[in-house]
Amino acid sequence: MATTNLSSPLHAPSSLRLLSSYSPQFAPHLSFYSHPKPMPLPFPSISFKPVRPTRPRQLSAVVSALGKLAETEAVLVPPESDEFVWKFPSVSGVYAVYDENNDIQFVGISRNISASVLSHLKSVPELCRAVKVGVVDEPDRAALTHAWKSWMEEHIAATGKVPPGNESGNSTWVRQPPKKKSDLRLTPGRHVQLTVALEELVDRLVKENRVVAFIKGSRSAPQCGFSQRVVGILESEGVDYESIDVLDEEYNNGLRETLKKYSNWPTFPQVFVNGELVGGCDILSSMHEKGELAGLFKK
Ligand SMILES: N[C@@H](CCC(=O)N[C@@H](CS)C(=O)NCC(=O)O)C(=O)O
Ligand code: FES
Repeated sequence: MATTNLSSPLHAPSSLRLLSSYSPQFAPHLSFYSHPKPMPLPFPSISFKPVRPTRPRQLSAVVSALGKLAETEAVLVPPESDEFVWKFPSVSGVYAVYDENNDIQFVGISRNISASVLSHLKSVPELCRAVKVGVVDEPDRAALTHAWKSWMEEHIAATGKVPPGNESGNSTWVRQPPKKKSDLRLTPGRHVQLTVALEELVDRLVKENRVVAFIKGSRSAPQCGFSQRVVGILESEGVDYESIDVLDEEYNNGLRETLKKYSNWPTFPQVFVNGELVGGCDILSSMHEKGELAGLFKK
């Protein structure tokens, strides 16, 4: 009889090996290989209340405490999202989304399942026909992860497959944070002898880029509250802007003093639009509060 060495992922049964290709966004630290059978759940905070399997039925508040995936009732997702929120309370736990063919597409965890399902409904309505929900009481991260893992294991044990939405690299169901732009640099570095005056480089920079914010620190980690405020305003206005760190002595050496002379403005941050200085923190804040920035950035 063939034996299976469960101590190594390489020798794990194929159904368990499949877990290595799921998208572990919620449980990256967990090893699945030492537990070939669904594990007993050691978390007292997870309550079990198995629900009889039934055919998906029209939505009503069918929210069960976490039980087995197969025994949890599927709830049809109506197109009317308001109705969905109204009937489906905002609960924390694990949820599984099924498509038209009753094939499972994604298993997720959420602290607000109705909000998560609504966002899936918006982004991939064609894949969202029914949802199963298992509530986790006292939903700390470990309990949620454990609930998710138990449904994943059960599904894999039954079908030998990872839900397509949980395969690694599938970004359909999990919103990726937008990538932040990197800061501009005025020069290639201190060691390079410049053949153009720094002032000339500043002039080109603000004329070649529509919106430029000269700040202290980087856009992802401003080093001063004034710069942080301006970055926050630009981000909240959804502006596509360039940033440049006046404290960066390696790539922007001399910029701090040169810019003060160039703009005739003694402090930072400084925001330029179409080559013209608009102002610093106070001016930007006031324009933001009066709703004057949207028009300016559109020009
Ligand atoms: N009222 C100013 C506040 C900014 C400010 O006072 N900046 C100071 C401290 S970060 C500054 O840049 N000083 C000149 C320097 O550090 O070179 C504004 O509206 O931007
Ligand atoms: S660096 Fe101190 S107030 Fe800006």
